[in-house]
Amino acid sequence: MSKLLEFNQVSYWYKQENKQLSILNNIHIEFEKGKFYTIIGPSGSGKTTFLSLASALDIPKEGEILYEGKSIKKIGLSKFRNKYISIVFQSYNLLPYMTALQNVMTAMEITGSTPVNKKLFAFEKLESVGISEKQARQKVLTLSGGQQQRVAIARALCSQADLIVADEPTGNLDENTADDIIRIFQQLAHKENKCVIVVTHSNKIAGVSDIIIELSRGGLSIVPNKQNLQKNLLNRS
Ligand SMILES: Nc1ncnc2c1ncn2[C@@H]1O[C@H](COP(=O)(O)OP(=O)(O)OP(=O)(O)O)[C@@H](O)[C@H]1O
Repeated sequence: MSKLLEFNQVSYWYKQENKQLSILNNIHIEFEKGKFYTIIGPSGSGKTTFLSLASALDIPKEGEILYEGKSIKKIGLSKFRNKYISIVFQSYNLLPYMTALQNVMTAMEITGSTPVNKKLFAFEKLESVGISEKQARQKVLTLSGGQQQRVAIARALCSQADLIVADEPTGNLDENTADDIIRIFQQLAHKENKCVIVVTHSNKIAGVSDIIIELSRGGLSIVPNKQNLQKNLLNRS
């Protein structure tokens, strides 16, 4: 399988007073389409920083990030954000006084998504994440947290980007709603061949992902996924 996104010998640090706080230390990792990745690690280990680099909200201090083999700096950071990546924030970042449908359609304008029937396309994306036509016509303000997160995912899907990143997308949700949201991410990877990268504190979410990446002390390691290991062993026997 070909790599979609690659961190090539990337280092990142923050300046705090006169000191340098090293967050990522010369890391290398590749992400492919069709896979669901989770990023785990203790608080302060750099998960959000990693995601801001992956989504071109910030740039590495050293090394480079490549998309389909091309430096995202060369692609252009804002072009990369608008066309090649969809970001789902924990805080949803929706426009509260607009309807769910208007939120999705506004994002389509911004990302230049041009299906023949924009409204129908937006309804389809909302329906695919479990938002009914009636809910789509409601102001976002009147929807529950779980419904708002679904709208945020639908909005991310309208750009048709292959790469979807999410920072703690289930942080504010109850367990059942969180399970639904995670199922949506799994389907996006496995049925729609997207590359999905999710930062999480939840072992449960990490347990259902294809690849778990742990950040710790500036380094990165792939954690063996016990559930997947068991699945593989069962398939072999
Ligand atoms: N703009 C900034 N300036 C200086 N230091 C920062 C800045 N942003 C983050 N940091 C520090 O960098 C470290 C990594 O932060 P980051 O938010 O990436 O960690 P995280 O793993 O996502 O944490 P959490 O799980 O608590 O959300 C932390 O020690 C944080 O205090």
